[in-house]
Amino acid sequence: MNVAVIGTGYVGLTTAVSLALHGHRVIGIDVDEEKVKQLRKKKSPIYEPGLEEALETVVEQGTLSFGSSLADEAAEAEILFICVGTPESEDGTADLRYLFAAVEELRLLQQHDPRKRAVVVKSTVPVGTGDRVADLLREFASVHVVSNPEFLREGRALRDALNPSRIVIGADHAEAFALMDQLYERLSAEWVRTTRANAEMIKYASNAFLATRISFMNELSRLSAALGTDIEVIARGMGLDSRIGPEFLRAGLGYGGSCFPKDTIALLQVAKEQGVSLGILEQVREVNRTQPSWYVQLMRERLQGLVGKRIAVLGLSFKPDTDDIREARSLPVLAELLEAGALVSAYDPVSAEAVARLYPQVRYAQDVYETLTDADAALLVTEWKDCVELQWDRVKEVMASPVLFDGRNAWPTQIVKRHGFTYCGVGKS
Ligand SMILES: NC(=O)C1=CN([C@@H]2O[C@H](COP(=O)(O)OP(=O)(O)OC[C@H]3O[C@@H](n4cnc5c(N)ncnc54)[C@H](O)[C@@H]3O)[C@@H](O)[C@H]2O)C=CC1
Ligand SMILES: O=C(O)[C@H]1O[C@H](OP(=O)(O)OP(=O)(O)OC[C@H]2O[C@@H](n3ccc(=O)[nH]c3=O)[C@H](O)[C@@H]2O)[C@H](O)[C@@H](O)[C@@H]1O
Repeated sequence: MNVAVIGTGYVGLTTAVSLALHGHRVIGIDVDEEKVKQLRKKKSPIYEPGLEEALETVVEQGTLSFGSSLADEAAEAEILFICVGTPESEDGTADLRYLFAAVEELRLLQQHDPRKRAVVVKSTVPVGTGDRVADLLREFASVHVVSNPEFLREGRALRDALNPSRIVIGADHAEAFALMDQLYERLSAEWVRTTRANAEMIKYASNAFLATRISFMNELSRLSAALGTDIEVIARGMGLDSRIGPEFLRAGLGYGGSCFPKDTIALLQVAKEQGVSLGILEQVREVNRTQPSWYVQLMRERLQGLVGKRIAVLGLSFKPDTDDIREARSLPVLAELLEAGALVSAYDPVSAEAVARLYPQVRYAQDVYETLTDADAALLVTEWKDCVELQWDRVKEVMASPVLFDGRNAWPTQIVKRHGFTYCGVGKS
């Protein structure tokens, strides 16, 4: 099928590459000319293991191309995905200006070149947005509007796009469902065929629930630290219950990224507009907001003050295998440490430059061991492989004092203790 993907960020690019790998002819359209230039040279603007190689393959085989004008370059497309950003606006609601700008371009395209088309909203949008888009395009009887939320995770976005947990399609016409069936015929996953509004709500509810699991465990980790129990063992014991399941029970410094923070606040704002209180979700955000300061306070107590202490921070992106630092927990952690008077060095394999623009006071090192040299304590913020799998003898040798704060409960507790380190995890010691 002929497909256009509007917006080639994380979601748009992986959608485009995965559809091209499945043999569709795809064009990625982006208003960012620089991004388009890079993409045409087969350079991925985002870091993710394996993504650039896949991009190269589909561009070279001619199934994926890029452009900046929908009207001039994507007129052939019968399915047009909207994958533009829907960031948090000042009042917490989802900012839909990019989405409606894209819809306006689609309207103009349809006016100049009327054809049977499906407009598929993949961006995360508040309930009712798909119906608003349908209203805006109502004059074109041959255009279907579909809601098809995306559930991929950064760092493994292409793998998730090729092996989705489920395919959720919201539409109001059999022809629209049939088109999506044809488009995704090579994917094997459970389907949910429903209304646009239900599809939109499934996306927000899923992210809110995952965030809730994390904050629940983080709040419990504070109690676990007070009681001297081990939150990791507790999570394992809980996760073996098939009604609970093992995933998203990892306590740590909280969730970051471009989605949980903005989607939870957007859902709260929607609820507020409806006069409905979502108290649990309010608390989820509050626990996430306070988790870094709770942990830095613990460090302060353990180190008997942070003034003048050399702290080596390992990992800065919001999670491993991505260069994304949006809402990364490293940011409040660095702020708290600097505010407390610590001397901070930091390392991240791909995100140091972006963080350095925000925190120039921090000394950024080229590798983990350089960061750890002369440190009074190390703090793991993001569990990159090269921040977790360390030569412990060497770590002990270079540090001024063998003290480890494991903000992601990812270091091998028994091994580091055997090497003589003082260890403090999140909700475990
Ligand atoms: N990042 C993620 O892991 C996931 C994101 N989502 C949702 O998908 C949507 C997109 O997210 P990201 O890919 O992270 O966003 P992003 O901000 O990385 O990329 C959006 C892209 O759209 C482009 N753009 C904006 N207006 C345009 C227009 N009128 N025409 C063409 N291009 C335009 C921008 O230049 C940018 O390259 C959001 O609603 C997000 O909530 C959903 C699931 C996962
Ligand atoms: O809507 C979105 O954009 C996406 O948001 C998340 O994906 P992502 O933000 O890429 O990353 P996750 O792997 O979910 O991690 C989010 C944050 O939670 C933290 N986390 C995750 C799991 C856990 O057990 N504990 C925990 O603290 C991670 O460190 C990270 O900071 C969801 O997992 C995706 O399904 C969804 O499509």
